[in-house]
Parts: sequence; C-alpha cells; structure tokens
Amino acid sequence: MNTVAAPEERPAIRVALLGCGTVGGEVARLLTEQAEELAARAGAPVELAGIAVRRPDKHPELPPELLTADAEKLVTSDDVDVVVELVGGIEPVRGWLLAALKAGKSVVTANKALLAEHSADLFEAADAAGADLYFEAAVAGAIPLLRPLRESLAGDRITRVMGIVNGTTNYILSAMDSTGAGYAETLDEASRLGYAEADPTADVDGYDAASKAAILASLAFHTRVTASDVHREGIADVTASDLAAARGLGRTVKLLAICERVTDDDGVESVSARVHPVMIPRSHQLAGVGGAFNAVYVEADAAGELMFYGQGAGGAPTASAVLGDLVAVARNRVAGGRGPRESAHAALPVRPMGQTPTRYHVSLSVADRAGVLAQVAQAFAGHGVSIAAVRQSDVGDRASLVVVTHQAPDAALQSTVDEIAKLDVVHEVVSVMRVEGEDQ
Ligand SMILES: NC(=O)C1=CN([C@@H]2O[C@H](COP(=O)(O)OP(=O)(O)OC[C@H]3O[C@@H](n4cnc5c(N)ncnc54)[C@H](O)[C@@H]3O)[C@@H](O)[C@H]2O)C=CC1
Ligand SMILES: N[C@@H](CC=O)C(=O)O
Ligand code: NA
Repeated sequence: MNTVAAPEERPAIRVALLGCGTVGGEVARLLTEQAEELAARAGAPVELAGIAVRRPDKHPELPPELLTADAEKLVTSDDVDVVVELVGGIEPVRGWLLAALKAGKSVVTANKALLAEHSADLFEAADAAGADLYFEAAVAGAIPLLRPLRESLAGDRITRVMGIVNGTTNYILSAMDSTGAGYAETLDEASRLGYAEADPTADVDGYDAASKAAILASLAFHTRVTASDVHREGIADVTASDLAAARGLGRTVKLLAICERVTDDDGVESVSARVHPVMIPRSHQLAGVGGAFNAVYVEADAAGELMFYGQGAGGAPTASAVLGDLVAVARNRVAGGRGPRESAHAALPVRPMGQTPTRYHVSLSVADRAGVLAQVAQAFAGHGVSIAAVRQSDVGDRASLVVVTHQAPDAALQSTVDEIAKLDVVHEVVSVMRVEGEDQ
C-alpha cells in the first residue's frame, strides 16, 4: 500500500524574503503566525530561509540569524527554493530575480514596475529553468484578478478590462470629492497608511496604474504590452473645481485603467491600453468605490461582465495575495510541476491613443451672444465629432457651455479642443475630461 507523507514530514519549502517593509513585514508575520495552516495547505512546511533588507540593524523585531543586507547572495543560496520579492523598483531587483530563476528558484513578486517593463526576460528565464513566476499582488492588491485572467478565463475571449487599480489616487480623489480635502494633505495620509509607492509621484502621475494596465492587457489579450505602450495621464491636474463641476452634473472623477480589444472597419484587431482621469455618472458602480479600494470590470464574449472588488493597497491586503501565490508555488513544488506559462501568442499590435475611440466632456466659458453655439458646434463637426449633449447657463455677460460628445478618435477630439480654445468667442476652456460609463 502506498503511503503519502504528512505535510510536516515532507522537506520544507525554503523561502528567501527580499524586503521587509509595508508588505514584506506583513508577509513575514503571517508566515510565522500561520505556519501550521500554511504547511497543511501547501503540502509541506513553508519556512523562511533568510530576509534581505537594506538596513538589518533597523529590524530588531526579526530573528537576527535570518537577516542580511546581501540579497544578491541570498537569492541563489542552495538553501532557498522560492524567492519572494517585496523591495520594488527595477534595478537591482531585475538582476536578482533573473539570477534566482536561472538557478531554478520560483519567484513571487508584487513588483508591477518591473513586470511591466521586463516580463519577457523574466518569463523566458522561468521557462528555461522550469520555475514559477507568480505576481497576483502586483495588480489590485488583495483582489484575485490575475489568476482569474490567466487561468479561469483562459478559455474565453476577453474584450475589455476597465477599473480603478491605484489605491492612492482613488483615496485622494474620494477625499477631494466627499470632504473637499486638499490634494497634498490627502497624499500624505495615503503615504502614512502604506498605500503610496516609495516615490508617490508613481501614483499621482499614473505610472503605477500604467504598469498595472500593461500587465492586465498582456494577460487579457495574450499579447506582450509594456508600460511604454500605455497612454498615461495622472491626477495632478484634477482640481477641486473639476470635481465640483462633475458633481453639479451628477458625475464624479476617477482615475481609470482601460484596456480594450479594438477591431477596426477592416476587421483588424489591436489592443488599446490607457490610464487617465475620467468623468463617470455617480450612479455607475465605479463611482461608489471609495478610499484605497480597487474595482475592475472584465468583459468577455462568453462570460459577459464580471466585477472584481476589494482592497487594492496596504500591507496586510497585499500580503494576502503574496501568500496565496506562495502556497500555489509551494504546491507546484510538492507535486513536482509548475504553474501556467506566459501566453503571448496573439501578439496583437498596440493602437496609438490618437486612434482610440473616446468621448469628451468639454466645459467652456464663452461670450453670451448670438452665434457662439453655432461656432463651437462647427468646430466639432469640422473634425467629424458628433455632439451628444449641450448645456448652457448664463453667468453675467458670459455663458458657461458644457458639451459632451459621442465617441470619436481621441486625436480628433483633441484637435477640436485646440481649435475651440483659439475661437474669439471662447474666453476659457475650463475643463476637458474623458467620459466613460454612459451610452455612446
Ligand atoms: N504598499 C502597497 O500597498 C503595495 C505595494 N506593492 C509593491 O510591493 C513592493 C514593496 O512595497 P512596500 O512594502 O510598500 O515598500 P517598502 O518601501 O515599505 O519596503 C521596501 C523594503 O525593501 C527593502 N530594500 C530596499 N532596498 C533594498 C536593498 N537594496 N536590499 C535589500 N532590501 C532592500 C527595504 O529595507 C524595505 O524593507 C513594491 O514593488 C510595491 O510596488 C504592491 C501592491 C501594494
Ligand atoms: N501604490 C499602490 C499600491 C498598490 O499597488 C496603490 O496606491 O495602489
Ligand atoms: Na491582485
């Protein structure tokens, strides 16, 4: 009769933890506190072999025998099976992870900046060594999103992934919208709560969301999309008056990542990936997503519409996703196999932003006299942009004119706004924002 060894009798899976800050600290805590449960789920004990931090002397809470400042040496140690990387940034982390994968170690990482630039090298090294590369925590923190895209939806055809994927900017926009709080104080609070990146400009300027959009588009459309393929605008230019204007129209402003499969008139498919502030109706489900929460819609041919919602940032929520990956990787090791490989077989071209269909909301301060509306409407028509709605209200000797368009190529909308700004009758282009979540 065959007997199966109990988990605690199997050789331990030995883990090198790189980084023990906001996320790494929670991973170390949970690995220790839940050791028995994790062993039972993984099929073998999961033990820390070492922890690399920049300054070991700053971590009196961690066992000194595990601490090192030499991550490079730790990742290729014979005593290590899996490397969990929670340092962040591109170099020197890229070199460490490539060395680890080449040495046959599996890798779990939350590093979206690295994956959005160098996933090709990393997947190649993982494939060559038969090792795993898992990164659920890299997008939308605790929310199981990448594994569903990579595995559960592998048999479907995804057409769109759209959502809030940056907790820090959502925290700031929610506070500005609900309490009128200032931008700077809210950003400080988001950093204090552990949501923001080490350099928070990565959040506010949209780099973090663009990296996540690249990862989402790559998985959803089986195509390699990098951060530089993603059109990126942050929230630095979103003002309290933009939010007030949106509120007056029954809308709010969110920073969205939008990844779409676009088919042109000749039936040629391409991928569009973009990150920018968007005006959405307050009745839209994404409008109700507050604080550092994330929410992502996925649309697929057979599945229809799916929504993923939960905590997108912070130490413990992100550690949950890291530990889920660690258990998956440990199970694969116990079973003597590995998880799914990268799938970039479709290799669709990336559509430039100018050719991507979008809709604009344009708010203008204009002269209050006959013929103004006709001139503005003529500018839109001249660029082939169809108007969906116009609202005019008088303010002294000026009028406020709000125009919402139907879908048109983004470049046509941009050229229209440039032309309108030069009209004598237009005193000021007060705000220009793209619109989502309404009938086209
Ligand atoms: N904080 C969050 O909510 C989330 C963070 N992430 C990602 O997780 C990763 C870690 O983020 P946090 O924990 O917030 O960062 P953190 O700044 O709190 O921690 C970074 C850790 O790396 C260590 N480190 C830095 N340079 C090192 C070096 N040269 N050698 C050894 N150790 C070094 C530091 O000592 C520190 O322990 C990043 O890739 C981040 O983008 C992903 C999702 C959410
Ligand atoms: N800085 C990021 C952290 C999670 O990815 C965010 O604010 O979403
Ligand atoms: Na996730």
